Amino acid sequence: MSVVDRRPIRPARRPATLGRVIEVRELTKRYGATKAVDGLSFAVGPGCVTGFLGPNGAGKSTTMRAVLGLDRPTSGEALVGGRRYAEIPRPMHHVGALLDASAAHGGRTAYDHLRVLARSNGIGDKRVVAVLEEVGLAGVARRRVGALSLGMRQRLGVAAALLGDPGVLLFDEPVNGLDPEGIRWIRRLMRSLAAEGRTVLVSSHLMGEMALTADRVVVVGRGKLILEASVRELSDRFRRDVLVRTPRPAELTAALRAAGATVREEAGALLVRDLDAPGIADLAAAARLPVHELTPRGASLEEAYLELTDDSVDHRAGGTDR
Ligand SMILES: Nc1ncnc2c1ncn2[C@@H]1O[C@H](COP(=O)(O)OP(=O)(O)OP(=O)(O)O)[C@@H](O)[C@H]1O
Repeated sequence: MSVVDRRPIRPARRPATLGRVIEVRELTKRYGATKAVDGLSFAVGPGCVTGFLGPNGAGKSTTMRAVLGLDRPTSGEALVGGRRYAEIPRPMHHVGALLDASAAHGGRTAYDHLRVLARSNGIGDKRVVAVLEEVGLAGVARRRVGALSLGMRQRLGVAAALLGDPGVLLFDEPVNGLDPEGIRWIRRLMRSLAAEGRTVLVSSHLMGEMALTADRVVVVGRGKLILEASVRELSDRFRRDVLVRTPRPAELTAALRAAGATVREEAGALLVRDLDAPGIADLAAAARLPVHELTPRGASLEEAYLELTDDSVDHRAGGTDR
């Protein structure tokens, strides 16, 4: 028996996580004749890693720069916790970002670089020491930024992003230039930041990288949204066909076709589309036809991504590295 809940409906309370949501609304950014971002809308929530995927030139960096108030939208808006970046007091406490690792002043030491950033946001030196420790740079804190390897500079960029202990983190192609150990480190870091309930948006042009790191993906091409989905949904959506093995292929083929399925024979198996595995099993059972194998086959995530973005690859931008 179902019990009707007659308690009065309370007005929805503002969820505590709202301050951590990134919202991009109808964002358009033009550079002269180029529309880098074209009416893009999506939202990114806390507690998971969201991959921001698209071929080179798709508008990912421009979107992230708009979220960070570094690029002024031509129209639309990009908000964090309902506010534009410029409206957030002491923004490093709310939003941290790793954009271009080469942006740090080469003549300063790693420690001084972070201290200057920290002071601008009222953050003390203790925190500088703590983040240097956290990213594994404590041993080179007194080295000039210019003398650091690319991987170390990337870690320094992450340290800067973490300085204010922000709830929202944006990483633009963070694995670029990292060695395998560095890549594993940054993947683990992003996952643990998300597990702490933070909002993590990370851009990449590699689906394979995102499959290992992200829970959700926002896929863009030519400045427009192509798809917003969980990684799971993405692989489900690209389920291709069902592989069926039977000792009586001709009869099963006829029965499947009569039920509206598309059937192709390949290497002694039937490849069936337009009917799912339970449907095929039921149909074979009803026709008393034995089935020895029934395997739903999906496209790999990489294939799914390439299919999704195929029309969006900007060959002029050299975005053909696949
Ligand atoms: N400052 C700028 N001036 C002129 N054009 C720009 C500028 N910034 C970006 N663009 C153009 O806007 C488009 C989107 O670039 P953006 O860097 O945002 O893409 P992306 O998805 O981050 O690609 P990538 O992975 O190559 O960085 C590209 O065609 C790029 O050439």
